[in-house]
Amino acid sequence: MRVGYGHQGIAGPSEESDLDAEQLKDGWLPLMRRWLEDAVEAGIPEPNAMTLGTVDEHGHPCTRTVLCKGLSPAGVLFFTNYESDKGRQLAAVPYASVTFTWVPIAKQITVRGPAERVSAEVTDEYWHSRPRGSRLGAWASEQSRPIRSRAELDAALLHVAERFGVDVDIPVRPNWGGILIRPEVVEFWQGRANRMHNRIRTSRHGDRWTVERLQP
Ligand SMILES: Cc1cc2nc3c(=O)[nH]c(=O)nc-3n(C[C@H](O)[C@H](O)[C@H](O)COP(=O)(O)O)c2cc1C
Ligand code: PXP
Repeated sequence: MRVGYGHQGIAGPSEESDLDAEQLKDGWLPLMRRWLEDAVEAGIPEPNAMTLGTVDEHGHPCTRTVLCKGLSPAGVLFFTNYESDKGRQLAAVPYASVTFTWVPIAKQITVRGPAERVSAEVTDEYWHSRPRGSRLGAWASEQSRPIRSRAELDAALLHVAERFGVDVDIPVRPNWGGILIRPEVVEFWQGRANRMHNRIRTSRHGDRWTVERLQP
């Protein structure tokens, strides 16, 4: 299938300068923050959405979208149910790959590295920033497990809402929390004409980082 990209798409011209290794002189984090801001400014919906790849017990890849909820020198943070498929997979094989895809600004970032659960304090702080409804939803859903009907799911939400009442703080659901991916490899991709895209990859070797350009 051929899709017409129009003049602004992946293959379209851009007034932006070419991505180069120099832009990574201060490491992956400042450039990643800048690109995330570019995505926000461009009005991309859910600019912090990223495709999370994990492997299952057969070594098969599994992907789904999660929201990035923190970027720091330590890594990339998201929150989920630790007993979901992804949670179990990461417990067994604690290594993840995440990709941010920002088609309207012709940019993509992939981060790979070991994944670990964050402290209860970090989870607690984020949990309490979530709307009450989302906190109740996290209690109501046995994420990734089958359920017979939508009606049963709605009943589960009503049940937890009644259980907690209106004035009570909703505590962190057990086995719900943050996962931090500690970057080992970060690749920045910038779309260019004729599929001659710019790709700059930075990789960690102990506490040293190398930067290299990859062919598109
Ligand atoms: C835009 C978007 C953002 C999402 N963010 C999250 C998230 O941050 N955490 C989460 O657990 N699920 C999130 N989901 C739902 C997941 O994609 C997925 O369906 C769910 O986590 C179950 O995945 P699993 O069965 O592979 O564990 C999001 C879905 C979309 C479309
Ligand atoms: N958990 C689930 C099931 C989600 O669908 C999402 C976002 O879609 C999140 C967590 C993370 O976002 P938030 O904490 O803002 O609800």
